[in-house]
This record gives sequence, structure tokens and C-alpha cells, in this order.
Amino acid sequence: MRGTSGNLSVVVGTSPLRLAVTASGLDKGEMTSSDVVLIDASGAALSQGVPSAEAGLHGRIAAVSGAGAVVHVHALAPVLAAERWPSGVVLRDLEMLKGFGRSAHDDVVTIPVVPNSQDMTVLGDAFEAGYRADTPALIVARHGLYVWGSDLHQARHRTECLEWLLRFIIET
Ligand SMILES: CSCCC(=O)C(=O)COP(=O)(O)O
Ligand SMILES: [Zn+2]
Repeated sequence: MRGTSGNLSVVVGTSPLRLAVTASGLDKGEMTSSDVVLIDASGAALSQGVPSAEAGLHGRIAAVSGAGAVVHVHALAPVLAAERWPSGVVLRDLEMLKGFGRSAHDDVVTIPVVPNSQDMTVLGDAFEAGYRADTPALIVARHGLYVWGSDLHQARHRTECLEWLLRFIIET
């Protein structure tokens, strides 16, 4: 997470949906427990602190996918891949797909790409329009990558594996 980029959330309640999300504008490597904000599904703060500017998209992803955690990083490879394939990034026949929760050799996996926006409702609508339950990731063009999973460990592992996959197709 370069600079203050990226954000993280964990679902802490489901009815109604509640997430713990990183506070806005901080170095995510230097956070303490007081730098985490409780939010509702729309991204509105329910505890002290300013939630991530992208909290509304975390809430939408969790609500639609049922994920337990969402990771957002400003890795370079997803942004380069979206620039090259703005309608979706196709991955196939790569062992590392298993680390993303897909089978390596049977599936064609398309990572959806949506245009960037500062409006989390616009981003959320674009995400939901292209959502597939078997593909736990979204690239926001000229911005970064969202990946989700059942918990923070799974979301992080999927993020690391997908970043590798995207670097591979860019470099080949
Ligand atoms: C240089 S980071 C620009 C804002 C952004 O896209 C991001 O991921 C971090 O925003 P936050 O409000 O969560 O700190
Ligand atoms: Zn971002």
C-alpha cells in the first residue's frame, strides 16, 4: 500500500450489515485500533473517525457478495491491465488461478473493469452490473484493485495471487 493508498474492511455484523473499515488518509502500515471506523452498508460512520473515502464501495461489495472482508490496493498491474483491456481482463491456464479460488486449467476467468469515479454509488452500481459470484475481484480503471473473501486472510491471499496473475499477463 504505497503512500496512504488502499483500504481494508471486515464485516462485523450482518443484520444489519456493519463493517470495520480503515480510517481515511492514513498510512495503513502504521494504523492502530483507534484508526478503524464502524460503518453501515452505505459507508456512513457509526463510530468516531473519518472512514475511508471508499467505504461505500466496501459496503456495497460486502452486501452483494456476502464477503467477510474486502481489500483494496493501488497495485500497478491491475491499472495497466485495465488500460490494455478496458472491457475486462481475461486469465486462463495458469496454476496461480487456484490461489484466486478458481481452477487452473478448466476456467476462463474475466476480471471486470469499471471506470473510476469519486461517487461510490456510481462505482457500486457498475460493480453490481458486472458481478459474478465466482469472481471475487474488481478493477477500477486508473485507480486500483478490489478483492474480497470470507475473511481478511483469504482476501489478502487472493489479492496477492491476482496481482501475480495480472503482472504475468502484462509482462507476457
Ligand atoms: C493516494 S490514495 C487516494 C485515495 C484512494 O484511492 C485510496 O485508496 C485511499 O483512500 P482512503 O480514504 O481509504 O485513505
Ligand atoms: Zn483507492
